[in-house]
Amino acid sequence: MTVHIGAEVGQIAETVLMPGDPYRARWAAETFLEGAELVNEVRGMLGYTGTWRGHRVTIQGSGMGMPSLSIYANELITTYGAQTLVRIGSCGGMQPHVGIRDVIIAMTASTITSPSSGIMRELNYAPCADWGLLKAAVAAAEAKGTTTHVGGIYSSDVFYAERPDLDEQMVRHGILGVEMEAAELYTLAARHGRRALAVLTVSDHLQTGEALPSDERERSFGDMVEIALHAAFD
Ligand SMILES: Nc1nc(Cl)c2ncn([C@@H]3O[C@H](CO)[C@@H](O)[C@H]3O)c2n1
Repeated sequence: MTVHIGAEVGQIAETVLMPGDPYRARWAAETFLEGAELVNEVRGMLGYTGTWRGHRVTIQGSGMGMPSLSIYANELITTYGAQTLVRIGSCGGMQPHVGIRDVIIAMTASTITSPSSGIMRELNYAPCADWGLLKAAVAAAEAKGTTTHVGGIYSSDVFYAERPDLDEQMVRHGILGVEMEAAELYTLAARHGRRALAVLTVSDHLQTGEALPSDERERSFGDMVEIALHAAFD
C-alpha cells in the first residue's frame, strides 16, 4: 500500500483507467469488468480491479486537477508498476465543430502550469499521448461510429476560469477542449517510460453553453470507456 492507495501490491493491474470521479470508477467497474473487486477506498477515491475480455484492468479515480492526478499516477507507476494509464473523463468543448456527446482523443495537452512546471523551468515541454494507444483508440472509435476529434486539449488548473484572452488564443490555435488532468498524466508517463492516453467525452460547450443532460451522461461515458479498453488491449 502507499500513502493514498490502500491496495496490496499485486491487486493493481498493469493497465489502469483513471476517471476523475470515484463514483464513475465504481460505475465503470460494475458495468464493464468481470469479477470487479474494490481495491482502494482511501479518502473515498475508489479503485476496482477486475477483467475485461480476459484482460486484467484496474479502474482508479484520480480526483479533479493535476495535483490530485499526480499523486495517484505517481503511486500507481512507482509502487504498483502500472504500465498503461488511460484517463477517461469529461471535458468542455472549445471549437464550433466539436459537439457535446462527441469524444475527444487528446494528442497533446497544453497548460499554463502543471505539477511538473517546477522541474521543467524554462523548458516549454509538450506533453503528448502514446502513439500506439492513440492509434488504437481512433480505430475503436471509428469502428463504433462515435463522432471523434483527435488533437490538442488544454489542461487547466481552474474550473472557474477568468482568462478570456487565453481562451481566445486556444480557440485560435485549434485547442479542441478543456479539462484538468491530462497534461500531468502524459508528463509522468513520459518520465517513467509508460504509456498514457486521455479519452474524453464532451459534456459541456464553452461557446454554445450546451451541457449534456445528466441522464445522457452515463451512456455517453460508456462509449468512452469502451474506446479506452479497446485502446489498451487491441
Ligand atoms: N476546467 C474544466 N472546464 C470544463 Cl468546461 C470541464 N468539463 C469537464 N471538466 C472536467 O471535469 C472536472 C471538473 O468538473 C475536472 O476533473 C475536469 O477534468 C472540465 N474542466
